[in-house]
Amino acid sequence: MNEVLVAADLHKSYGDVTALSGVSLSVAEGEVFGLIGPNGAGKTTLVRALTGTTAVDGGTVSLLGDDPTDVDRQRLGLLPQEFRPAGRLTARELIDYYAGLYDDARDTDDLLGEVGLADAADTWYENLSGGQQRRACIALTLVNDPDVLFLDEPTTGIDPAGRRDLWALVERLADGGTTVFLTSHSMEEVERLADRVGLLNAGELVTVGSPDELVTEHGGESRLVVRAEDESLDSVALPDEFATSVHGSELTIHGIGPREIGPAVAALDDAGVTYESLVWKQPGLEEVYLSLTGEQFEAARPASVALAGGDR
Ligand SMILES: Nc1ncnc2c1ncn2[C@@H]1O[C@H](COP(=O)(O)OP(=O)(O)OP(=O)(O)O)[C@@H](O)[C@H]1O
Repeated sequence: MNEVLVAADLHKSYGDVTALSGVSLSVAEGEVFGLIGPNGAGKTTLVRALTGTTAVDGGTVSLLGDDPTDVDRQRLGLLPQEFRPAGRLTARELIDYYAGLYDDARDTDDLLGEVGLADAADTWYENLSGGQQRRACIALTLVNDPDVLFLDEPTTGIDPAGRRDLWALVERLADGGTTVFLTSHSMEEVERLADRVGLLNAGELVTVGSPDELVTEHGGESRLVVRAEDESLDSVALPDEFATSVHGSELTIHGIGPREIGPAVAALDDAGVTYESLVWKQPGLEEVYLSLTGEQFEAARPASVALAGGDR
């Protein structure tokens, strides 16, 4: 495998704050690498270290075979988390301006179309909505058709439909051979886009693997959650093959794969359980994140499959 990016034992502190503590990773040509982790974990610092926009205290980075500060800028795209281009240029003027900085630049109208800004091309940047501004910034990072693209929280502020458009754009770029290093707080985004995911916590890369590998290793079990209408579930007896637990009006059947949903529902029927909802929950990256960071999300992950209500 051709490694485009290799980082070894990176250390970086800001005064007393340790932002990176011995981070090593590699990214192969054409790979999409997703970096997740809590606020303050060190993700932006890592992106800056990998792109040569901050000096590290220790460790080495090789980007396209060079020290990142020596890499031909024509080959790199970087979307920083905070990026404020000139407010009184239109989206088109901004792209034209950035295009002028490179020997070889992409067509402005093509870029405007790709990021969904064709209709707002002649609006001043400062008058674009937050999501449109982010789209314009993404267009600016693509202007030189980079071989390696760093995207630090690219879809923050972009509406759901726009996010999906941008995911499709990243997928097209990756299919075309662009290597992508992406940070995100959206587990859905990373699960969809990344070939491999790294979880950074308190400056340390806690785990790296494909989304499937991480979910298998750290995601826990799939389960069927049954919400009863009003009855007490404590006395419900299901066959021994089903491991259950009860909390109030909620009964959880543990370790249920998709093929076992039918038999489990039949067993509930046989036991005479009247339920208002059945939800099958499959572990995903969110569960991996929660189990490895010890954090809690405010709202539970939407159900993988919401099954029929149980008014019978
Ligand atoms: N320029 C700086 N000066 C001082 N401290 C900094 C600086 N940049 C980052 N830090 C600190 O380093 C730590 C890591 O910050 P960083 O921005 O890399 O985290 P992050 O994972 O990108 O966070 P977020 O998800 O909130 O964007 C934090 O404690 C932050 O306060």
